Amino acid sequence: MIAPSYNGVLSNPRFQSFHSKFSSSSSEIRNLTYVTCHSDSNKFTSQASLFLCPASTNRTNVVLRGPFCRDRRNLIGQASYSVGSTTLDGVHLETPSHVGEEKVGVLLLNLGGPETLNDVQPFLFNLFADPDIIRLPRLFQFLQQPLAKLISVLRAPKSKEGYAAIGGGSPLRKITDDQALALKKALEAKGLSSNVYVGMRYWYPFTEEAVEQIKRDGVTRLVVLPLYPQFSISTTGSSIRVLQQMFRADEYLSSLSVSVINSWYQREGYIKSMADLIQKELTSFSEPEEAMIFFSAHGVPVSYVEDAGDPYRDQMEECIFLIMKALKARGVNNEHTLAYQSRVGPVQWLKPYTDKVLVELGQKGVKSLLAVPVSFVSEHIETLEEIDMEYKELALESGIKNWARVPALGLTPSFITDLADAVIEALPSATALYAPTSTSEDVDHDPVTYLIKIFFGSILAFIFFLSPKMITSFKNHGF
Ligand SMILES: C=CC1=C(C)c2cc3[nH]c(cc4nc(cc5[nH]c(cc1n2)c(C)c5CCC(=O)O)C(CCC(=O)O)=C4C)c(C)c3C=C
Ligand SMILES: [Fe+2]
Repeated sequence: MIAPSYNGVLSNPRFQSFHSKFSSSSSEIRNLTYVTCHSDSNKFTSQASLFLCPASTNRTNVVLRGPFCRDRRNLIGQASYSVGSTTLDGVHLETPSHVGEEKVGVLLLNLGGPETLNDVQPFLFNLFADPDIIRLPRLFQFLQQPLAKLISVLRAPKSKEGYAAIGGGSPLRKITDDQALALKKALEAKGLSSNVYVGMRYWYPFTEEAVEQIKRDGVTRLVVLPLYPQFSISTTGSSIRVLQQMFRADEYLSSLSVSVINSWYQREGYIKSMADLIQKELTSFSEPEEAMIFFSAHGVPVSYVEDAGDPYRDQMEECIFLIMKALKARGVNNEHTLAYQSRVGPVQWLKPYTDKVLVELGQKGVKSLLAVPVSFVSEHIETLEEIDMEYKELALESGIKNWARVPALGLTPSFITDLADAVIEALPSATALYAPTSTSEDVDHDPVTYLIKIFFGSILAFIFFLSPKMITSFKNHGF
């Protein structure tokens, strides 16, 4: 992997401020407004980053990757919300000066996953074709697609084994749809009618489809809620970049009022829900206080954090600190540790690695271990296969006798209620989403240039990436 340099949105909750590193011109930056939104009810609350629309919006063609047009709906329910000067749970909803009726939309962003084994390779292609996943220097960006093709083909057999082991596909779509429905109901219970949409980054229903539906429905206020508690360039950052591109290119979208919740790991409701699940699962051990709480987070390449300024590791550490603090307040004083899983490719990822730590803990004589997936709120391949099968086997082989795993939050009522609160808190300050013009995904519209680049790119890719070390790495870790 080549070190990324991130041009996108970052937020740092420690300083309660919003940072940006847009590669846009100074005039665009002058038109940009950032606001951080905090609720009074919680010292550490979700952050809503707000983008102000420039007076004139650049019009470019939106390039959609992959087959986006399958007829699979991503809309959960339909409703409209009439805004007067309304107070919901103490939150004041401003009345826009120009409309009597608002249509509120909530867009849930997620990664997506292959629904069948045949979907695995094209899903992997979409993932590796993302410039926020494989970040190439500008000169080499024409290699992105051939490289994605190569890596996805090499990685597919290993991935397919994993998906086959969990029933032949990812459960992510079903779970996310269920979460969307539950969130819609929770919002209704709080007096807010809304449409809740699901937009996946790499598989159906794609974010682009969800946005098209939002347009068709005439949504006037949109809250964007990534289902990743912590912000990473590779997850929330990538999805927001796609949204920025779409919003920049569309007159309707560029004037839509939008709040983006960048991260929400610090919300009281989320922390409490995680602490509840951990406390409950500890009771499955015969000696609960002996069990080590083993937080396993999805990793990212070190270069994201150290070179590109990804706040992911800081947010993860703070998140673990807050969960442990909540547990201690309840008298749960178990030891804990944090490690990073799901390494892909030959570069260094965040350490310590989950597999290495498990072996070390076994050697040190730890006998009971409670695994806690912490970077994701749904069951998926990395909980069901990697943790429940691979890591469990490794732990038992390493001498750990008692193993349990905390389920992902899924539809946990306190969690869904908290997401609803986060949406309501983010709503009043919505304004139009603005995107910079220059992004890493600029494409060639001239087919001849494109074909020449693909041709030479493929040759270069073969030379650079088909060394024996790379091939082994692709097969074991992806790229
Ligand atoms: C916070 C969560 C995630 C981060 C950060 C993340 C970064 C990241 N992932 C890859 C490569 C792969 N991820 C894959 C699946 C996958 N990733 C996440 C979450 C995060 N990824 C989820 C929830 C899933 C599973 C979806 C599902 O189908 O259930 C895969 C495919 C599976 C496999 O082959 O292992 C790959 C590959 C990179 C390179 C990366 C950061 C740069
Ligand atoms: Fe991943």
